[in-house]
Amino acid sequence: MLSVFFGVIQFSWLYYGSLQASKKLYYQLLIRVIKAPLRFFDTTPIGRILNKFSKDFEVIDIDLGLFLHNVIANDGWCCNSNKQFVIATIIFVIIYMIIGTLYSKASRELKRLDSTTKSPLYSQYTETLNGITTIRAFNVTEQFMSEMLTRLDNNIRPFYFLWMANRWLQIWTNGIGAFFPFIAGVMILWKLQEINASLAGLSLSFSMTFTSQIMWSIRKFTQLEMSLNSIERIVEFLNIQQENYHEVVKVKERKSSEKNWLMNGNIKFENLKVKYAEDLEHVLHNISFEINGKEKIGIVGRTGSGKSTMSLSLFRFLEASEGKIFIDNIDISKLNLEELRSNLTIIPQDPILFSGSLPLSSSKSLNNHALTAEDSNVTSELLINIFSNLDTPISEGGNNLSQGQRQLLCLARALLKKTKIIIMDEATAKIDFDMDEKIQKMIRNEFNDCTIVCIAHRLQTIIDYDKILVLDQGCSVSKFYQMCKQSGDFEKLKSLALKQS
Ligand SMILES: Nc1ncnc2c1ncn2[C@@H]1O[C@H](COP(=O)(O)OP(=O)(O)OP(=O)(O)O)[C@@H](O)[C@H]1O
Repeated sequence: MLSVFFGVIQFSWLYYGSLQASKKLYYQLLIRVIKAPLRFFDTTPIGRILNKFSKDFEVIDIDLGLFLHNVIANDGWCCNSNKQFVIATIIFVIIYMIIGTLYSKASRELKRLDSTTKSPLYSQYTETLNGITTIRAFNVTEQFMSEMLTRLDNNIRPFYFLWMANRWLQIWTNGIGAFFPFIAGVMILWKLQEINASLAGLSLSFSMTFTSQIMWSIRKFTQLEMSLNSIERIVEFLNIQQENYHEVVKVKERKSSEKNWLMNGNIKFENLKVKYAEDLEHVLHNISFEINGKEKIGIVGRTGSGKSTMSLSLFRFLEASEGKIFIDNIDISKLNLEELRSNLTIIPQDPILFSGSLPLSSSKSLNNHALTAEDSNVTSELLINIFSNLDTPISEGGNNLSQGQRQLLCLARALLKKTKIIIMDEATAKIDFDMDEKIQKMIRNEFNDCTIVCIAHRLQTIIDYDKILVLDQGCSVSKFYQMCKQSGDFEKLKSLALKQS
């Protein structure tokens, strides 16, 4: 009864402790990854991140506590039952330690290989799922399947060799271990006069179980070492670079005029230079311009000219390598990131929605207002047919809505959030011309007291805006007139611009 009692306490304590530790580690890792800079996600395959959060934590949650217990329990056994065979035991332990070291070295490396080859497998799997329609459309199913099988093979190979290493250990420990009962037998016969029958029996039976026990000791110790590999892999991730979240200038320390920042929505870029990584070239070169509050500015330029990079810099997803951005005269690099981002709204090029019901706001009455408000006819006209009720299920990534519908939903979200600055990154690119026109009308009515920065491909979208910035290879250029001329719709654009003004 005492054994059961202490056994239960021992396991409860061990598992409680290991789960607490695992929870703490998981939380730390999650925060580190969430706060990692954009570059980290560009350079780290998604499979590697998934692997840490899934397989490595499975090992930590399930195996680590058990293996630790096994090692403690097993090694205890070895220590207290070998009084009669001290010398023989020491010799055998030394031999086993040599074998164990070889085994442990090999299996640790194999386990590491097993973990690292899992990441490409996860990446391939996620990519295949995301691009399943493209894969089928291009009829490259076979190619992807064979790549998947290759990666699967690469992953299973170390696993197979790990089991081979286990067998190797067993052959050696059993082979050498057979000598131990043999020596015990010889010694019993040799000291037949001094040893009584019960002690001889005990010694023989001990010597026979000794081999298997020592083999399990080595295996369990190595298993523990291997599972600590997962901790090592996670700790490695805990050192990733972080976005600068710290508030350099605390709100209460600011000048009183600065406390209520974002009352006007002025934006100023001052000689801004931005690059995606230290070792890459600048993507924006010396950009300087100013937007007054409530102004609507359009940003146009060829593909790859740096338009989206500019919006990323406003949110400080990319930090300026030189120059500054000011919002209402506050240098945004001195703001707390959370404060900065919560005061800006973006309608991104490729909106991602999370699964659940309509993700507009936690307040349903507010949602209803945004979608059906009488004073916002355009909005209701745009959205009511698509989203008949607020419990409309949204599938993972918003896949059950078209890209255009997702952008509309983001617009509705922006309407509710009503921040002073709204950035639209080709927000209406996936929406038809008529709808685009209606949306532009809505933007003018609903966001008339906001500063709007609109990145657009269609000149028509921004033709009536207060200011236009043309980007070319990361520099601002004076080419708008030329672009309008080249578009082939010059007269139409001109009349639209004149109509609005
Ligand atoms: N994550 C990234 N890592 C490194 N370079 C990048 C990254 N994203 C964009 N770039 C580079 O930055 C430059 C500007 O890209 P950006 O996405 O800002 O262009 P864009 O004008 O928004 O293009 P588009 O109209 O196609 O959206 C390009 O030369 C591109 O190669």
